Amino acid sequence: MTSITGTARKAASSWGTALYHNYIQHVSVQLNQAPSRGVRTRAGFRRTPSSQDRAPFDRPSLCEAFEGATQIDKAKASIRCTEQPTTIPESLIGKAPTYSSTTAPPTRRSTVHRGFPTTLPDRSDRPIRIEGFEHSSRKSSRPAASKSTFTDQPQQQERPNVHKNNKPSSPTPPTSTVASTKPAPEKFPKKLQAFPFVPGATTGELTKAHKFFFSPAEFVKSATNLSMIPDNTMIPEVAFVGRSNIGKSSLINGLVNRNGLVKTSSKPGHTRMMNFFKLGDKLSLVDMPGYGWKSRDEWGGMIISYLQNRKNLKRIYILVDPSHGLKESDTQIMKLLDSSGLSYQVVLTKMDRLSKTKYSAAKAEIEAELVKGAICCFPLVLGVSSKTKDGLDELRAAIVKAGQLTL
Ligand SMILES: Nc1nc2c(ncn2[C@@H]2O[C@H](COP(=O)(O)OP(=O)(O)OP(=O)(O)O)[C@@H](O)[C@H]2O)c(=O)[nH]1
Ligand SMILES: [Mg+2]
Repeated sequence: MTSITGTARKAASSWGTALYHNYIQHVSVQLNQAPSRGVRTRAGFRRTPSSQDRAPFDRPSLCEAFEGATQIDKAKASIRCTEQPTTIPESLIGKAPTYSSTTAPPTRRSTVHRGFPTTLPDRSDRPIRIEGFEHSSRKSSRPAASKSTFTDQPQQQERPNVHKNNKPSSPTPPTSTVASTKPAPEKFPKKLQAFPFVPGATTGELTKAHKFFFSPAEFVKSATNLSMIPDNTMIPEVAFVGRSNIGKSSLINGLVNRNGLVKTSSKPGHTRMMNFFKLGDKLSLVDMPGYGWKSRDEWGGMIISYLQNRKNLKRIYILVDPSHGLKESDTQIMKLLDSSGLSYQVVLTKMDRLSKTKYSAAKAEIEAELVKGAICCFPLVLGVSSKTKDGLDELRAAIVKAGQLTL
């Protein structure tokens, strides 16, 4: 059902291994619809197995994942992750591609398109809707091979939600469940060319967020395994992930204006535990060990489990160095978050190291990469410098919105 390719094996030098295996497990769970038996009992995880405990993916989610999603679905999904009602501007959507007999259009599925909420959903009571998981009748219509590889193919083909049968499928819908909703070929699918425009924070929001982040910040706990994760699920939480040495710990220090709160180092792999911090009893911030160089496999399993199960996790910030661009480990975690229906936002760190022109070019390149495949990516890439404090207020305001904090 699944196959490991060279690139995925190469990524096995870090906690990327765990990312990869988790991805495979995810695909297997979806295909088999197998219920998971063990349920974590602490740190906000459910205590007793129930119908909601079938898999990490069958749980409340910020961003619904789409099996067989098309570019237009991705546009809608991105919009769903915004806090404000938004429509897709026509300018973002290109003309419908023409299909030859060997490149059939992706199949559109019947139920996933209905009722896109345009405000951030409350993940406390809404089950994730992964098509084929909740409705066993659709399982048979999804070919297993279409989602089973995790390779170094072009990014769009790697995505678990993208149609990638080896054999071209028929342009006509394969099952009766989709027949009634199949759009006219000349109108659909359209190509998403850019993220939908999301307005940045207003001056008032920036000021409020700035003040809020001057609230007393304190270290709560370090966790080396899931049972040690603090049980403070009543307050919203945001987590910072990224490659080692990308600036995660420095960013938390910068955000809360406390230079020594989190230990930083110029040596990669410095943070070795999940560190939880609290800001004014209203927000929880989590600093993660980095992935990539000098990281360890065992961290990955714990972190992925945490990301997929933490109830109060409102958004994951993926830190990327603009001078290096998106690395394979970054796209791996994005795939995992996409397939788990978790909302994330990309933050470019160490802006001060690039000239404005180079930074803009690097940002545009990263945005273009994200447009190709991201589903649950909040459509606003932010840039920060913990050194010069540039961009910190924008990120603070984004966190306030993501956490739905009332200030
Ligand atoms: N110039 C510049 N350097 C930065 C910035 N942010 C972090 N650094 C430096 O980058 C190095 C790594 O920073 P950390 O915050 O420890 O990085 P990390 O992502 O937590 O690293 P790990 O814990 O190893 O995963 C340190 O030497 C920081 O001083 C920034 O905005 N600008
Ligand atoms: Mg660190």
